[in-house]
Amino acid sequence: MRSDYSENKKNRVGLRYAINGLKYAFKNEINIRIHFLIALLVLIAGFVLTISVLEWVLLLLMIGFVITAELLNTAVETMLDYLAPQWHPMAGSIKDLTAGAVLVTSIVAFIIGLIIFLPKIVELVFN
Ligand SMILES: Nc1ncnc2c1ncn2[C@@H]1O[C@H](COP(=O)(O)OP(=O)(O)OP(=O)(O)O)[C@@H](O)[C@H]1O
Repeated sequence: MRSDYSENKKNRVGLRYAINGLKYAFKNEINIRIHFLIALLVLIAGFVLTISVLEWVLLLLMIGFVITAELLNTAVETMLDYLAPQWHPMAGSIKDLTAGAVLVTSIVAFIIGLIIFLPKIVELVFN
């Protein structure tokens, strides 16, 4: 006998649920909106400053890493708020750990951005 859940699972379109997840994060998490805005600005800078194919690959990888880390951070925060809403040092540490993952990827992305864009900006300004 099939349950309602398995029937629903059989008929579902996975992509739609993934997009719902993105919409949820976008609506509820300001950091995700900030990351998307920075990604957009970086992409525009990439076009304006005509970066190389390798530089595009690095930029896109880092944008993907940062946004994925932020989505996972949001998922962990949402899960803890639902399953363990009470204040507990362990819950705090778990949230701090995933926030740390976002910080590490963001710092690496920032450094890579500097390595790619700084020489081009310096050249543009001083030539
Ligand atoms: N249930 C809890 N128990 C203990 N500490 C908590 C708890 N919830 C949050 N904290 C502490 O507060 C911090 C912020 O948690 P919150 O859920 O408000 O995330 P946030 O401000 O949305 O974080 P982010 O900026 O990463 O999205 C956590 O990193 C943690 O240190």
